Amino acid sequence: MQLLSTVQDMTNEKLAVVIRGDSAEQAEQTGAACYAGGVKVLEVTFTVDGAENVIRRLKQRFSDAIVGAGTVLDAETARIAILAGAAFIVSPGFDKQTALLCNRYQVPYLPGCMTITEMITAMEYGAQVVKLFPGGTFGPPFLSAVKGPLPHVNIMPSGGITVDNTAEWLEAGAVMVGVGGDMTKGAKNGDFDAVTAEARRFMQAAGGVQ
Ligand SMILES: O=C(O)C(=O)C[C@H](O)[C@H](O)COP(=O)(O)O
Repeated sequence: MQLLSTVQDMTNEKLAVVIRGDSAEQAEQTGAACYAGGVKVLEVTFTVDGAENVIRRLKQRFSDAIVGAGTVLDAETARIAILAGAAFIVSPGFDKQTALLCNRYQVPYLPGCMTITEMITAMEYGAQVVKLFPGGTFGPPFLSAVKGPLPHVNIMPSGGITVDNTAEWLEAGAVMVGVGGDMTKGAKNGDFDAVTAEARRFMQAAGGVQ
């Protein structure tokens, strides 16, 4: 039940951080700073050169973290991520070949979806959680409205999530949120303590919602 238990562990955490960075080293430091602030779900994006090594390193350093891959555009990249130990795969759009590959290895695939049809197709291809991307463009009322006809769809909004709207998204029915820049912006100036402080604020915002 590896796939289902990973999904359960992720949604229990309510929040994933989306890690970008100018280098593998910066991405690793960003992930470590978020972990220090209480974030357990770490999504290392494949816009980072050497992302697979960052996944390996973060897994070695933080054995109770759930480390996965983001910005995975194709099955080839998904396989590289899975071989590096990625616990989950996230993409900005929905790709059928990636879905099939992830199912083959029983690794959860969270594809980006913007329409009801994409969400239904993603579910038909086995997605337990779909990513509403870019979430901020749609907003929490869109998510609530989708859950009218599709009460069984599990949605993780990502893109434009802030510490101030995190609780609102969860109250609207999001199973978890994906957070990038608003948590990690300090990393650009090397201020990883600021990243840890933001991570703490986010986890408080997410933890306040049952
Ligand atoms: O490419 C993927 O797989 C992603 O997960 C994209 C992320 O959702 C955003 O990059 C996060 O966006 P911000 O929180 O606005 O910085």
